[in-house]
Order: sequence, then C-alpha cells, then structure tokens
Amino acid sequence: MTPADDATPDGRSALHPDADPPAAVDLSPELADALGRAARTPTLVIACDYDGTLAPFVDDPTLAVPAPGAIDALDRLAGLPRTTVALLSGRNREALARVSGAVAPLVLVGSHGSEWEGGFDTPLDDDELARLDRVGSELSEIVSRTPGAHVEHKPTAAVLHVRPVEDPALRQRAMAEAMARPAALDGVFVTEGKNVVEIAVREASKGAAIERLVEQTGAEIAIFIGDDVTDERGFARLRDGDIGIKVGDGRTLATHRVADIPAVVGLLSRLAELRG
Ligand SMILES: O=P(O)(O)OC[C@H]1O[C@H](O[C@H]2O[C@H](CO)[C@@H](O)[C@H](O)[C@H]2O)[C@H](O)[C@@H](O)[C@@H]1O
Repeated sequence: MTPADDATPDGRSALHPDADPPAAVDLSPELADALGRAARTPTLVIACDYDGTLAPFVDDPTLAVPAPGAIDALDRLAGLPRTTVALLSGRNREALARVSGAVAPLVLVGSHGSEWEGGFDTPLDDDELARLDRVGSELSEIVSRTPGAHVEHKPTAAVLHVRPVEDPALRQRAMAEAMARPAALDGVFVTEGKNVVEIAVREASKGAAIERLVEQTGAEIAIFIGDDVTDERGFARLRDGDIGIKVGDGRTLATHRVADIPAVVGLLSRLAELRG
C-alpha cells in the first residue's frame, strides 16, 4: 500500500483518525513556567521525537500510530503565527509520514535529522551504498537465526529490531553479534536504541536538525521533546533558554522531564492553549 492508498481527503492517513485529547496533565512548576515563557516568545520552534514520545512502542514499527490527541495538539500549535512544529525522527521520512499521518504545515524530518522535504543534502556515493548493502546482508544473516527479529532498511542505515524476540538469550545474542560484526566495520555510525541497533553509513544528529530549524525561523526558543538515547544529541545542542523535555526514566541532558506519552500530549495541548 502506498501513502496515497490510505489517505483521507485532507491528506491525513486513515490509519490514525485522531481521538479525543487526554485529560489535563499535572506539570512541574518549572515546566509550567517554561511553557509560559515559550507561549509568550515571538517565534517558537517545537521539535518532537516520534517513537516513545508521540507513539507507544509496538512490535511492528509500521503499526506505531500516534497517541490519541497527539497530532491534533501539534496541528493546533502549527496553525499559530510564527510557530514551527517538527517531527524529528530516526525513521526514514516516508515511514514517518505514513505512521504518523502528519501533513503540512507540520515539518517532517527523518533519518535522525538528515532527511528533509527535499531528501538528503548529498546522495550516498558508491562506497556508502556498498557498505550499506553489506550491513543489510550481515544483519539479515543474524535475523535468519533469530526467530522474531527483523531488519528495517532505511536510505542511509539498516536497523536490527529484536523487540518481538521472545527468548532474552537469543535477543541478547543477536544484538551482540550485530555489535561485533556489521557495527564494527569501518565507516559506519552505530546507535543503540530501545531494542534496536541501527547501523548507518552517514552520520546524523538531531541536534544539527534543531539548529537548522532555529536558523531557518529565527526562533528565540526551541522546545525539544524525546525519550531515547538518540535524543540526547538533540538535548546536548539546545541553547540557554531553550527547553529540553525528557520522556520517562533514564539519564538525560534535558532540563525537564515528563512521565509518559499522555503527559507529552497534555503539555502540547497546554502550550497550544497558552499560545493560542
Ligand atoms: O527517533 P524516533 O522517532 O524515536 O525513532 C527511533 C526508532 O523508532 C522505531 O523503532 C522503535 O519503535 C518501534 C515501533 O514501536 C519498536 O518496535 C522498536 O523496538 C523501537 O526501537 C523505528 O523502527 C526505528 O527506525 C527508529 O530509528
């Protein structure tokens, strides 16, 4: 099925009719203050990670739809003056568009910040293509011996997924083999995420993507919300006065934290009310 096959007349995917927004959420006083400041700033960028931030984790990445109210809150914000809202994901851009159902004016940035509306700034050269092919083959060989595992192929990376592998020993073995072999090749960039090892032939950073959004818009404040280790590269590049929000547990460079995805939807809705 192509993206157009399941599109509704407004261009949004029929996979995700938006549901009612969640109940109001309790925010820390510090985060409530920060949102107030963001609401009053003339030009604002809001960048959100996707999986684990707007969409709950599921075994099949093609079925990871947004939480109820998430896209609605982002749409409300994106409809406000001088407010740029981006989905900033490790997924390739086409997959991000399909699962999220997000359409313009929401900005979609894929492949950990390196894939924009016009594609990649520079296409892969022959060496990179050959390396990507080898990484994909080696991961496929590991998958052939690991029931439940699968490989996700992206324009600049291949990803080993082990979330559906029931046996923890097999899961661990597959991850270890990926780290010992394709991830150890010269010229690859490795990211260990939640039940995934991603092996890319191009380096990408969500931090650089946030900086690009800020540069394009002249935003005084950028908000970045994310849950995974890859999102730390985004938090690390925020400026004084920007607002980093970590979702869930774990060490982080973010200045604020919320418990879960419903809290993300709640804070986005609150921000839309304050700025609207
Ligand atoms: O940067 P993100 O938007 O958070 O994307 C990170 C990776 O997300 C996807 O994998 C994760 O979600 C899957 C679906 O819920 C889950 O099965 C997997 O275990 C998670 O790691 C996506 O498939 C990857 O390509 C992204 O890099």
